Amino acid sequence: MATKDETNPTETESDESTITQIFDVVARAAPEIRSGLPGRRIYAEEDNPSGETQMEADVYADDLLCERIGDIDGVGEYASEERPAVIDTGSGLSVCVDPLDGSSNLKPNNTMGTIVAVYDAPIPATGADMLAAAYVLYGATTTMIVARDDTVTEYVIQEDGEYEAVREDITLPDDPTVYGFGGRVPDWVESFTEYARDIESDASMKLRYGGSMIGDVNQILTYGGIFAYPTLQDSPEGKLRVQFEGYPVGYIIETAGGRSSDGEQSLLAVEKDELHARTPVYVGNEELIEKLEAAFAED
Ligand SMILES: O=P(O)(O)OC[C@H]1O[C@](O)(COP(=O)(O)O)[C@@H](O)[C@@H]1O
Ligand SMILES: [Mg+2]
Ligand SMILES: [Mg+2]
Repeated sequence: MATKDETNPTETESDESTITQIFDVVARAAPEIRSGLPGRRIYAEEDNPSGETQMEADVYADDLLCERIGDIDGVGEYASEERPAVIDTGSGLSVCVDPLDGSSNLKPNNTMGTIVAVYDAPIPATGADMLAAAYVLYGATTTMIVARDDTVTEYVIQEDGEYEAVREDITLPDDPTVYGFGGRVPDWVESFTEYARDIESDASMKLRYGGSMIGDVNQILTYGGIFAYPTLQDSPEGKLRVQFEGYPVGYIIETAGGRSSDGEQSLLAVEKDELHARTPVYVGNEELIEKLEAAFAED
């Protein structure tokens, strides 16, 4: 079972510099993305490649990030969940982006995020090719979580795009206290429903589900627990995309000492040929993921 530690490729000197530039560009773009949201809370004409309605804000964030990240010398490919195909931007590392995660939260002014995964292989890459991952959280403040060099760091991003590290070597708390499960309860498969009932009956656990994966995952990173967008009866692969959501979030939580799973294996071991392939996503404390995989193993 491949996890981050066993398969994480090492960065070269130039990769280090390119990765730093990528996350610098994303941090500095965050205030522009955030300030561009209010006027773009409307549906665009197109659906995204996953067949989901695009918001104007999705397109705006994607165009901005594609241009800025694509302009970085050491970046050779850019792909996003909003684009059908990979964009060739020269030679170097590959970058996959969910420009705006949680778009359905735009109208109710709930949290949203931007997810960035950096690979040293052509896209669609595999979890084993991942060099670093990050997410921006547009919450009460704008923060960025970066996982690279085996450590997780949190930055606060100011309105002018300046940013500073506020928490370093972040690890999931040993005693988990929150859970967030996506999808409609009647659509869950039986083994997940039983698992969920078990978690809900644990007096130390409380529900935290906001409908935006990055907002929900940041709760897990902060308080410990489990986030799931599970396999569903009619959509066994769930809703979230491997390249743009599963791999980066799996990498970040595993770098913070947690575990990730698709129900059977680390998310980083999932292998799909199709750029917009989906996967069930379970991330959180090791003992909660192990319990989940045991529940599915009984099927
Ligand atoms: O609306 P649902 O079914 O609860 O799905 C919520 C999930 O969908 C998402 O919004 C999908 O991400 P996008 O908004 O980037 O498409 C996740 O952020 C979130 O976890
Ligand atoms: Mg998303
Ligand atoms: Mg999105």
